[in-house]
Amino acid sequence: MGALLSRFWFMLFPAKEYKIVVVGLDNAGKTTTLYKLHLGEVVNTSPTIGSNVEEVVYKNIRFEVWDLGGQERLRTSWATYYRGAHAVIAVIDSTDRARISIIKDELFRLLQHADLEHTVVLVFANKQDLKDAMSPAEITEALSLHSIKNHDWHIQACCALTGEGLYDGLGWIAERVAGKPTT
Ligand SMILES: Nc1nc2c(ncn2[C@@H]2O[C@H](COP(=O)(O)OP(=O)(O)OP(=O)(O)O)[C@@H](O)[C@H]2O)c(=O)[nH]1
Repeated sequence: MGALLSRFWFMLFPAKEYKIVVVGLDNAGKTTTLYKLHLGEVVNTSPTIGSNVEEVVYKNIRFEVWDLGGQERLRTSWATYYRGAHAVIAVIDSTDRARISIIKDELFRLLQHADLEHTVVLVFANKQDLKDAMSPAEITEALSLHSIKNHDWHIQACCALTGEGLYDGLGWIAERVAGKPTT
């Protein structure tokens, strides 16, 4: 399609995009997850300063996926990305038992944010390839997911390195946001 025609087409039929914000502690695997979904490849990552954003298309649905830096000093700025979000993905390093209570606190704090009132929440229990990984059931318990009252939530085991589980999780989101107004 020529550039002019393509611009005209998108003016007539703007692409629907659903916004996802990806949160989690540093080293959880957020950037690896984003690029595995976006490119189908594992990229060499370095700690995210600020954010990365990419488009992910799945089952004809376009997602604008924001990967937010997880270091402690960066978490205070997560809220600046929430507006217009349809879904939150919390990526958990399933081997990081020592810090599970920290991400639990962050998760419950963000669920109270007014901009996330109508979002669904997907928890990726990442790094399931590692033998000391907590199971999704253990993570559900450690994060008290059953006490989430006002958000539809789901936990999905995954391995961002191989991609296993990532599209199952995205499919869960797709089923819940499809048909909702985009921004
Ligand atoms: N074994 C294993 N390693 C993983 C997996 N996913 C990510 N990693 C590794 O975990 C490390 C951190 O991954 P990142 O994607 O950079 O983590 P992040 O959550 O974006 O970290 P910040 O940018 O600091 O917030 C990298 O060495 C990844 O290769 C996984 O499923 N299994």
